[in-house]
Amino acid sequence: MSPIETPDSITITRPDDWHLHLRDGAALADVLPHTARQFARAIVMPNLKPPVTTTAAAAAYRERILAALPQGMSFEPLMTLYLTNNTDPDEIRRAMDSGFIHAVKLYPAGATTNSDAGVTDLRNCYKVLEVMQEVGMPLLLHGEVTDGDIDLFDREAVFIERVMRPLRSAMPVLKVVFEHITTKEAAQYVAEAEGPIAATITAHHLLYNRNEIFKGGIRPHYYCLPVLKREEHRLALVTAATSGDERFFLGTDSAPHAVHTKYAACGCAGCYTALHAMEMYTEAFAQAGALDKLEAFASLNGPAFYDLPVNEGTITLKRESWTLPETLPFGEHQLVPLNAGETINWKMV
Ligand SMILES: NC(=O)N[C@@H](CC(=O)O)C(=O)O
Ligand SMILES: [Zn+2]
Ligand SMILES: [Zn+2]
Repeated sequence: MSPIETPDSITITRPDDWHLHLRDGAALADVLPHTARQFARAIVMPNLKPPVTTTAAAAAYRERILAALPQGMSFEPLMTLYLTNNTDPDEIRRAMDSGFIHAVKLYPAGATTNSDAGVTDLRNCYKVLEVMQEVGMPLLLHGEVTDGDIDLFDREAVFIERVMRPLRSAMPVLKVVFEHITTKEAAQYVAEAEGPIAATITAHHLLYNRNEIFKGGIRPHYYCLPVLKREEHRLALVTAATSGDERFFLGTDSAPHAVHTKYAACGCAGCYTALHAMEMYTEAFAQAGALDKLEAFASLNGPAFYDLPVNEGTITLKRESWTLPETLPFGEHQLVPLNAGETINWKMV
């Protein structure tokens, strides 16, 4: 068999990141330019400490993001609210009326970074979800159960049965995004389910399987949640992302953590990919011989789901080797990007 031929350059409509962690304060100012260079807009996750639970808090966070944007860069933060057991249904109406809040995020309590304020039982939130369904506010789900008796690698598949199916049969018109899917079960569920549903897929879950975490020793920069899975799951994600199915779109889940919190006895979950996300996605699509499907995944399917216009302008990626920095500034600390010190094959120009 001859190797798959791919062009040396690709130009697509300016993309968006439909799942991003920007953090706050000085750290925000350090990471934001990386995303703004690659993406026109991003769905900004609300898992700050304390979480962004009100329209007023989201408005203030949005102002801090815009104030941190370097002169001459254009970027639109698409804000989200963090759903809690106590979210007031009226808050959803306020959020919808704001025009700058585009979704509400559900973190099962204890599932991931800063999810302590998350929902303990979705039945606590049915009034809120009914209002979301009525006004057309999307619900974004970190789709893992947190029960200690469920194997870490099975938490997403079990979530589909225990949470996703009951939720969607109770709220069939609610717009749902199954965030950062990592399994063939999730890809299949999203491809086949009825009603308004979509999924984001990260670049690292398209490129790597769980072996990457343990190559030659424990490699904390490859530890994220949901954790990387077996090769068969990675292949199912690549098939979904490159299928042209509108339900699958780009969400980096770029999640910066200061290096000392990664190199720790109980290290934080999250991969930092904002610096080179489009290069990573391009590599994954090129490996699959599907560069012609990259634009739909990165630039068209997300806006269609969120009822937003497609961006103007284009970006170009060239086949050109460059080496990622070992560290990046991160407020008072340092940050290690995924693939630090490694050479990658594509470069955004
Ligand atoms: N993905 C991660 O591993 N971490 C995210 C949280 C999340 O998206 O679950 C973070 O905020 O650090
Ligand atoms: Zn998550
Ligand atoms: Zn995330």
